Amino acid sequence: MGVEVAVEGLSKSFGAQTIWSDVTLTLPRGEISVLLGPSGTGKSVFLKSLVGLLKPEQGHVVINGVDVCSCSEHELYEIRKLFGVLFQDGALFGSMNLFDNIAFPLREHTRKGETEVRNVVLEKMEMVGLIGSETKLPGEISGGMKKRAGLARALVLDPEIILFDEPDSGLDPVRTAYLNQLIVDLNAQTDATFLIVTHDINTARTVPDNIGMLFRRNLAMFGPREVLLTSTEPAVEQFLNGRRQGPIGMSEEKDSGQAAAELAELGGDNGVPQLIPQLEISPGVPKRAAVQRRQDRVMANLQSLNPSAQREILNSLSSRERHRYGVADGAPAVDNGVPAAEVPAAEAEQPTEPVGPKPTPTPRPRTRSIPEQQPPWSQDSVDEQAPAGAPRRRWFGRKSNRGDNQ
Ligand SMILES: Nc1ncnc2c1ncn2[C@@H]1O[C@H](COP(=O)(O)OP(=O)(O)OP(=O)(O)O)[C@@H](O)[C@H]1O
Repeated sequence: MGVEVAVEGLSKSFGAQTIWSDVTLTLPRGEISVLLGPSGTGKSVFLKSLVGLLKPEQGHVVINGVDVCSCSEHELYEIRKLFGVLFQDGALFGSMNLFDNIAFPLREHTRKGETEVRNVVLEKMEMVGLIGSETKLPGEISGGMKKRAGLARALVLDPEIILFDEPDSGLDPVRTAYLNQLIVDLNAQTDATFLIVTHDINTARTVPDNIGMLFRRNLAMFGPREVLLTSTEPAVEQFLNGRRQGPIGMSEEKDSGQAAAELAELGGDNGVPQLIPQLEISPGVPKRAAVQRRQDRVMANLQSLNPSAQREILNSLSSRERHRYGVADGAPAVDNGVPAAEVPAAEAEQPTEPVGPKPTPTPRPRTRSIPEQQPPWSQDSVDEQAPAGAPRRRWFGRKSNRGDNQ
């Protein structure tokens, strides 16, 4: 069972160089989140800050009630046990075979005997499809196999949070597709909280439940995948389209005049690509428990999202789901052929958490509480389950309100 990671007002600098400031977001437990951003925007620094390898100057990273930024060494040691990390190159020891590489954390950090170590290692090797390669050395295997070996090693201590630093770097598109499927399947099997740093647009479009983007030393956005994937924010659009025109330059941000001129050249056709469905789990893999939790959360906070995201979310609901959330028939929806009225009560899925008490009204274009042009991060969304007087929890990150966002 994964745990939530709550990041609040986090700022990190190296000397005079501000990497990012005032980053606020929540990685919901058991969900898959992706962090995007141009090179050098501090994605790896962010991952290292979550595990306490780097110390931000301001802010908090709260996991199981412990603030990683200010806790004692002992508490940090305990918190780190919750993490599994897949480094870019797998970070395997070149002189050890795969079995010993994967067994390493068990031998270092547990008192398990060799029989138990063997059982755990083989179980994880099977999960990532490496059975039969136990005696191979890292130098004898492909990049994709190295990633999978690194992933097996990240899994051996049954982490509740798994961080992936560019899992797709150096892989061809087919291997990347296999790895992405493996990530989704592993999430279903472990229900751990996943955070993936990637530059791969296809990964960002198909794998996560939530997406965030670092830009200009801030968290530009963080929220359900539908929010970023329908965003018309120039930097987000440019990044997700992988094109030159826009505010992101070769090695630094362009000035606003140049970016505007380039966007004008596109003639207004900024081409927000169609939102494609998220990857399904492989046949035989247990359902992802996070899917229902996420849907409950997103539906409870629907009105805080931008209209395009709301439309996409409502469109993706099956008849049964519309019935579950009390979405009016007039709202757009994809019909799965089962009219809501015919769904027997006993068949309807039980919520994993209580669903918000108020039914979600059908959004009507241009009469919603959020004006079309108002970005979603300007709305502090509230956890529906929070009792009155409890601290407000920001499920969706927001852009810093400070300065000129440079
Ligand atoms: N330990 C450090 N000391 C000083 N500067 C650092 C340190 N670690 C990272 N940086 C700087 O922080 C900035 C962000 O680096 P980081 O590797 O996090 O970027 P990134 O977004 O992950 O980039 P990429 O996508 O290219 O991997 C860079 O300018 C880097 O030089």
